[in-house]
Amino acid sequence: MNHPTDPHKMIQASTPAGTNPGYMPGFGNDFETEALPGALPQGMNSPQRCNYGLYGEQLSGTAFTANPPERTWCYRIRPSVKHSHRYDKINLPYWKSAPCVDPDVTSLGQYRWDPVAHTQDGLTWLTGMRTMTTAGDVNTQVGMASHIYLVTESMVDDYFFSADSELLVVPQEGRLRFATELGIIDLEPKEIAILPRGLVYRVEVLEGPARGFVCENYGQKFELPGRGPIGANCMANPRDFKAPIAAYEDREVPSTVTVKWCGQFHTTKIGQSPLDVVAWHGNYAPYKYDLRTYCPVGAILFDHPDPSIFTVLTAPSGQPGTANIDFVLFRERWMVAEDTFRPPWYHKNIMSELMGNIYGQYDAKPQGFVPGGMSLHNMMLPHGPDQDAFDNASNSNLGPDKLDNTMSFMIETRFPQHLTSFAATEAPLQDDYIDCWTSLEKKFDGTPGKK
Ligand SMILES: O=C(O)Cc1cc(O)ccc1O
Ligand SMILES: [Fe+2]
Repeated sequence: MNHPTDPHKMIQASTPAGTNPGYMPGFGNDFETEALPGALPQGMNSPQRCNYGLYGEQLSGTAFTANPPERTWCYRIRPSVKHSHRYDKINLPYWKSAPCVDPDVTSLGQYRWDPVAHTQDGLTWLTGMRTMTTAGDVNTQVGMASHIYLVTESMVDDYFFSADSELLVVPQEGRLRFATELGIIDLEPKEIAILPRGLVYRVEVLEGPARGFVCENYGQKFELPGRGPIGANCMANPRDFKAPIAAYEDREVPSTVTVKWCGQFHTTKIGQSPLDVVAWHGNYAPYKYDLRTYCPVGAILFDHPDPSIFTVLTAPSGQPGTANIDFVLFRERWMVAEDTFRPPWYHKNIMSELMGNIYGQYDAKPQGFVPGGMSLHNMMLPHGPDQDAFDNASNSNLGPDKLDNTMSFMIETRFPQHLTSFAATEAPLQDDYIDCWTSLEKKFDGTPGKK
């Protein structure tokens, strides 16, 4: 069990200027944390009357009988059910959910985008979400969506939760604060955060403008990949995942809660901040992870392994080894393989591959795939190094070589991904992307020998 460093510190969170009480280490631990001394019942979950007059409330992130079950007990100033009970449908036209197949949009192809530019409009976490691709079906809880967020304005007395999905957030620019029911997560580039399904939060801009990527997972939660023969260490280590220490606010001001539910958005009014959880315990919580702590394992003699060795988190689909989503990290590392074509090989993959560049240069695409940019190599569609990368990798002297200043990621899903009309027509799609392979020439001339 994990304890905060100072479990009895009183915390009134959170204002943009407020302090973040910090984090507890561990992946999927059974955490316990309280912002007021004695707020957490000991030895039981449902005392007849809770300390401080708090209400006990359970947030279940898996079915009750799942093995292992994931749930968190919250001790809060008011139960969540105390809201106006009237939900009004609202329109967030750029946030799409699967199935979203536009007959006028083609998704069969190799696509690449420049960074989506910020606009003059003030955009929040909700109005600034731009869906690029969708896969599967939100109603049957399979598949995912990918988004770019462009955020310039904090949510003020406005809160959000997604009943549809957990959100994996990958910042590329700016700093955000996720003030959640279970505590505060501050996030900047080179870090990622996971916001579980059902968790209420508000997103504040600590440093703007903020841009980044979101993978919305409709299916089973992200978990650490099986390490197999790699053993107990390296890749993403459990202690580097951080869950927030309890933080609450007792603020009676007219507020709104927006809910994403089966692909639609609804808003309800409440008279107070819903971030009123004074203490909690359990294993269903948001967390962050510093990508710089990812310890890559790779080829140390020859050949190029499958990119699955770089999996940070995987969301199972129910079919073993075939993920609903794999989150894969290509970061700084040494390349040492002898007599080897070192960049990714040319290939076709049943899984569809969406990539984002956080910073630097990606080895298979030295030009054109820029920080903030994205690419999609859809199900079974061939791709691989561009002409420059091929030439360099085939002719360079193969000493130890550090791939430095580079961080890109891949969202790989077993489902084909469909472009939204925003991705196809409004976002800066590079029309000439496929030309990066046009000049690859025939080298075969029937005579043996390496060419
Ligand atoms: O296509 C890509 O660039 C991603 C990728 C990287 C790699 O090292 C091996 C396979 C693969 O799909
Ligand atoms: Fe690939």
